[in-house]
Amino acid sequence: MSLSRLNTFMKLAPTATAVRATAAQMQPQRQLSSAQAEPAAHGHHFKTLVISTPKPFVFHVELHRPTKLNAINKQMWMEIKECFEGLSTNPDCRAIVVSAAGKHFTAGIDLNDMMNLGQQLAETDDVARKGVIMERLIRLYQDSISTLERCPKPVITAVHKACIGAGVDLITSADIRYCTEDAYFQVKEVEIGMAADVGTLQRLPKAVGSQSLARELCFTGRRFEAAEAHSSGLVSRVFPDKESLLSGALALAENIAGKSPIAVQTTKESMTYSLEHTNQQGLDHIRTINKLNLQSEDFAQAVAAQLTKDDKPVFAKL
Ligand SMILES: CC/C=C\C=C\CC(=O)SCCNC(=O)CCNC(=O)[C@H](O)C(C)(C)COP(=O)(O)OP(=O)(O)OC[C@H]1O[C@@H](n2cnc3c(N)ncnc32)[C@H](O)[C@@H]1OP(=O)(O)O
Repeated sequence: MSLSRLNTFMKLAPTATAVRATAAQMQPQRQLSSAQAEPAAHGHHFKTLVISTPKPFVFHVELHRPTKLNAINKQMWMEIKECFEGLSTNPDCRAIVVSAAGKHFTAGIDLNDMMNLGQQLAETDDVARKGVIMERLIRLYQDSISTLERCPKPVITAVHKACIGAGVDLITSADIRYCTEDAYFQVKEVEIGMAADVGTLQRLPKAVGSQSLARELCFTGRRFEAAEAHSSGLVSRVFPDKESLLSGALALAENIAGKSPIAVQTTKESMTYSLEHTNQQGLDHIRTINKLNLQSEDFAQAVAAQLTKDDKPVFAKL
């Protein structure tokens, strides 16, 4: 792809255009030189994700292996990481919706990949070398899931039907979870003989606000339905069907994308930091950031907009 075509793509970004995006397409326009754009011509396309920009400053990331129920194979683990790292610094992105194509949100980790891993491990007899292979793999998968939490932009997950195993890891790393009435969730790791190791055990108890419920779900691997997910706080809204779910998630993303990106991204940073720290540490953290941020153009502009009842202030890209 030439630089001019790439620029055209970037200009289209805040409009309703749906494309399979390359990693290079997701870089900020102002950071692209022709040398950097070059990989876009020859670089790979995501094979397991479809990226679109349905609203201004809103990116939609769709898990896309529908014939395998969006089971997360090695390629998808890597592409999730690459995608969210790209969106983290993309100034045209202020909020992200994650949904999935086909019958279910995701059937969890790709079990065929797991079988192949067994074969790969069997190639060496040395336990330390087997351990290194596993260490690298688990770290990659943990990093992939954690890119949603680390991404400064709010991430909204929109779940329909099954959200199993690694799917629960993924959604609990997001900021906001919506689902359909027919959605169900399952921390199924225990059923396949393992302790969940890429985030659910750390994040689910905080998401549902109950160690008792989280432990029950993780020890038993039982299904829990949308109604229970809602009453426990795992999801904050339930929609009748996938269409209304997606439109609700996109409307929320659009609302967030209209606010000051400095305010929104600092809010995410502070709330995520405060999950792991005392109230006083959280207050110290936000004071340090806001002594700069309260001098920003966004603050002056937003305060002026409140005074003049202008409900659509336009904020510079971040
Ligand atoms: C380092 C480790 C990091 C993370 C670990 C995470 C652990 C987990 O994720 S544990 C959870 C593992 N997942 C499962 O156990 C779910 C297995 N699938 C199912 O139980 C069912 O498919 C279903 C989700 C209940 C849906 O059933 P149904 O609607 O009847 O569809 P199927 O006919 O079963 O499936 C269609 C098609 O998809 C393939 N498939 C389904 N799940 C997986 C999977 N997890 N991995 C790979 N492939 C999967 C299934 O084989 C079918 O493929 P065909 O080619 O059409 O046969």
